Amino acid sequence: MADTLLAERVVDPAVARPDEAPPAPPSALRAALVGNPNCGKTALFNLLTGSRQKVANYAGVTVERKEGRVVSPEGRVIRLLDLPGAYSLDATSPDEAVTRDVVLGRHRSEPRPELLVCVVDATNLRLHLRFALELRQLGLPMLLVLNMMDEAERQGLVIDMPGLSAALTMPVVGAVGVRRGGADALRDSFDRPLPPAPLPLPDGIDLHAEVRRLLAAHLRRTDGTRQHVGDRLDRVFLHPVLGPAILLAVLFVMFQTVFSWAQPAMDGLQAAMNQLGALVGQLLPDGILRSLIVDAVIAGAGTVVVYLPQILILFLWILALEESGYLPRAAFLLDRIMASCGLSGRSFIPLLSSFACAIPGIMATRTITNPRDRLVTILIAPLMTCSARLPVYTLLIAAFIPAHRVLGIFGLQGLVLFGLYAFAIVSGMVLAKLMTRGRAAEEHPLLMELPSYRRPALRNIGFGLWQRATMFLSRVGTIIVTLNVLLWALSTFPAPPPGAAGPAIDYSFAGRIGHAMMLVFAPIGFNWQICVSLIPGLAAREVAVSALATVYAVGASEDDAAAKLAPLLSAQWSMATALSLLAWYVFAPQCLSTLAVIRRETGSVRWVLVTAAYLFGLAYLASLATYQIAVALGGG
Ligand SMILES: Nc1nc2c(ncn2[C@@H]2O[C@H](COP(=O)(O)OP(=O)(O)OP(=O)(O)O)[C@@H](O)[C@H]2O)c(=O)[nH]1
Ligand SMILES: [Mg+2]
Repeated sequence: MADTLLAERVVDPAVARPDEAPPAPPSALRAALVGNPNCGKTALFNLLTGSRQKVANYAGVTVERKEGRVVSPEGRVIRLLDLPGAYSLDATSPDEAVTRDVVLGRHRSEPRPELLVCVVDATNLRLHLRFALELRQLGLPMLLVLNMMDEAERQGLVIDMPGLSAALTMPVVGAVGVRRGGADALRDSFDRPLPPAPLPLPDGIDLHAEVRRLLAAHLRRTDGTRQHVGDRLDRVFLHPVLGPAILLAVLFVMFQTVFSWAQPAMDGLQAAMNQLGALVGQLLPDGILRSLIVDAVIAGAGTVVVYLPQILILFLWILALEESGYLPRAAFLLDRIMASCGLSGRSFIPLLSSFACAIPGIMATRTITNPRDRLVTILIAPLMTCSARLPVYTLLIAAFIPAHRVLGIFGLQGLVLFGLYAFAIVSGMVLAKLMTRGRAAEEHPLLMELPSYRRPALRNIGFGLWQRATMFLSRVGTIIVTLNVLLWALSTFPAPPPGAAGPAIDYSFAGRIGHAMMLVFAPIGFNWQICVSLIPGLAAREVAVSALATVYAVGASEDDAAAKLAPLLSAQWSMATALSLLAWYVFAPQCLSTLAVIRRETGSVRWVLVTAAYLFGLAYLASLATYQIAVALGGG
C-alpha cells in the first residue's frame, strides 16, 4: 500500500498541480468522457474543468482515468472523468482496459458513470461512430459530442445534427476542443435533465453498416480545403528514403539548437546568479551562515537553474512534434528498425516520451498490447536520455569539449551531445534485441492511426513550456536545495581537529564517505568529489551538478568558486575522468522516481532490482572501458 501511495505521487510530474480544484461532492452527477483515441477528450476535459492534462496529436496520450469537477452555468456540479481512448470495449491493452472496466461498471474503485459523454472526431465519423454505437448498446444515458467542428467546417463537412440526434435517440452537441468557449454547448447541456438511455439497436446488427447508413443520411460534403495537404505531406515524410533522412535531420537540428539558441539566455542567467552570490557574500559576515547560503543554496540552485533555457528548447521541439502529428509517422518509419530489435513501432512513442522524462514514458507503455513488449520497453525506457541528464551533459561538454565548428556549420559541442543521445538509443536497441532474442512477439503488421497534420497551437505550446518551467524551478527550489543543504552539512561537519593539516572538507563526513567510495570508483577515474555527488544524485540526476558545485565551493578558499564550476572542473579533472562520468550518466539509473514507477507498472519489486542491477552494471562497465581507453590514448 505504501508503495502504491508513493508511486501515485510520482506518477506524472508533468501534470501535478498543487492548485487543483476541490473534488466534486459525492452526490454530484458522475459523467465520463469516452471515445476513440485522439478525438479530443482531454482537450474538452481541460476546457470544462480548468485542468491541464496532457493533450497531444497521437493516439494513446491519456493512459489512466483522471477526475475533474465541472460547474454548469446554473451551478450544477458534475464529477467528470477523462478516460483513455479506446477503439471498442474489447480491450487489448492496459489503458483500454481501464475504459472498458469503468464503462461496464467493473472497475475496482470507480463506480459506473451515470452519463456517458461520447466524443467523436467530426472529421472521422466513419471510424468513430462505430464505438459510439457500441456504447449505445450499454443502456446508459448518453450524449454525443461532435468535436473538431472547426476542422470539419474547413473540410466542407456539413453534419445534420438534429437528424443524427433523432436517429441515435440521444442529444448531439458540437465542440471545438482547442478554442476558448469551444465546450460551452456541452457545458450548457449539463443543465438539462439527464437524457433517457438511448434505444438499443437490434442484437447482432452490423455496426459498420449502421454507420454507413447514418452517414449517408446525415453527412454532406461540400467543397472543402486542405483535404489533400496531409496526403502530400505523407508522400514526403513517409518516403522510404526521404522520410528517414528528414527524421534524422530533425533530431540533429534539435540538438544543435539546444546548445546554440540557449547560450545567450544561459550566459545571462549565469551572470545574474554570480552577482547574487557575490552580493549575498558581501552582505553576510564570514562564517557558517554565509557558507550555508552561498555554498549550498545559491551555488547549488544557481548551477542548475542556468539549464532552464536548454530544457525549454528541448521541450519546445518535443511539444511541437507532439502537436504536429509527426510522431506516429516517425513510429511508422522506425517500425522496421524496431522489429529488428524484436519490438514493434508501438514502443516508439513511450520511448520517445522518455526523452522528456522516463516516468510518463513508462506510463505510456500501457498502450502496448503485448505484455512482453511492454516489459522490455519499460526496462529500456530509463536508457532514453531524459531531460534531467541535460545539465550533467552540458556542464561536462562545456568544460571539456571546445566550441569548435565542424565543416563550418555544426557546433562540435552539439555534435557530442547528439552522439551521447545516439549512443544511448543504440545501447537501448541492442539491449532490447538481447532481451527479446531479436524475435518479434507478434506477426501482425503495425496498426497505428496516422492523425491529421496540425499546426501546433501556440496556446498549447505556451502552456506546455510554462508547465515545464514551473516544474523544473519547483524541483530546484525543493528537492535540489534540500539535498544540497544536507550535503553542505555533511561537507562542513565535523570540523577538522585543531592543528589539522590539509583541507577541512577532508575531515568531514562527506569527505570520508567520498574517500571510502574511491575503493570502488577509482578504477573508472572518479575522484572523491564525484563519488560524493553521486549519492544525492541518486534521488534525481541533475542534483549531481549542484552537489559538485557545493562540494567544490565548501572545499574552495574563494567564495565564487562554484560560479565558475565548468572552468574549475576542466582545470582539475582529466579528459578521461570527464568522459567516464558522461558514460556513467548514459546508463546509471540515478532516479528513484523512475524505479518507483517501474515497481508500480510491473507490479513487482523483482523488475526494479533487475533494472537497477543491469543499469548500474552497464554504467560501471561503460565508464571503466571509457576511462581506460581514454587514459591509454593519453587523456589521463
Ligand atoms: N483542430 C482541432 N484540434 C483539436 C480539437 N480538439 C482537440 N484537438 C487536438 O487533437 C489532438 C488530440 O487531443 P487530445 O485531447 O489529446 O485527444 P484524446 O481524445 O484525449 O486522446 P487520447 O488521450 O489519446 O485518447 C490534440 O493535438 C488537440 O490539440 C478541436 O476541436 N479542433
Ligand atoms: Mg486524452
